[in-house]
Amino acid sequence: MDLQRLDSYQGGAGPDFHEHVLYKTILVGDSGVGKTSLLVQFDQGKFIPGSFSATLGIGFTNKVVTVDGMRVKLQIWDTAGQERFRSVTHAYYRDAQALLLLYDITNKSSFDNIRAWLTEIHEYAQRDVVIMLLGNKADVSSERMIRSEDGEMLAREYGVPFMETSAKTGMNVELAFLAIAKELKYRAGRQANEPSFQIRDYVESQKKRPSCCSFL
Ligand SMILES: Nc1nc2c(ncn2[C@@H]2O[C@H](COP(=O)(O)OP(=O)(O)OP(=O)(O)O)[C@@H](O)[C@H]2O)c(=O)[nH]1
Repeated sequence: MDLQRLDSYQGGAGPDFHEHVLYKTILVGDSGVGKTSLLVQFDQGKFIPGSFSATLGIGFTNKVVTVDGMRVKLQIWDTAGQERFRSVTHAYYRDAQALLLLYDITNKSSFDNIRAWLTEIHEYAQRDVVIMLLGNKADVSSERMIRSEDGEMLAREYGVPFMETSAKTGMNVELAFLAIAKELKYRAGRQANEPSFQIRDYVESQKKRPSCCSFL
């Protein structure tokens, strides 16, 4: 998706945009895994089917979410997955509080590349950035190449939360962003004697699992 189209779906900020804390989140992963589609589904509740048009560069959408009765603003940056834009997108990692790292469950190389993405993230992002691994396109069960368990295992190895999503059906899309917002809000407002929010436990208890995958 090009930046002009991206501009057209910026929204959700509202008139009191500056009154609340804003958290910067970045979507990363190989080209075609569904980053733009995930963001459009979260922002507008819709899926735009049809031919794939790669993101050129980077753009953002502001979205207000409610976490435990409090309004939190997420500034969500959608990056281009193509290699030629990598140096541009690296520059944005440093200011990010959260990163959603996507692969496509029907595309093995997008999963194999996750380790390289994590290496880049550790190189360019803040040390305490919140990372979540998402296996997208979970609706396409007939073309599945990556078992849900393999996503779980990789996420466990890196100590990050994991879920499968579908930008098409909306499965777990809102949860992914809400869990990030919840984690960031708790981190910012936590008192010393309060227990910390366990994002992995929260995601495990809330996420929907596709009914398709046990045969793999
Ligand atoms: N069935 C299905 N198709 C999806 C899903 N998410 C994205 N797609 C399709 O996959 C293609 C790529 O989606 P994009 O959202 O443009 O991918 P991207 O990761 O933003 O790609 P880049 O901009 O190149 O980095 C499009 O044809 C989408 O319609 C999904 O969850 N299910």
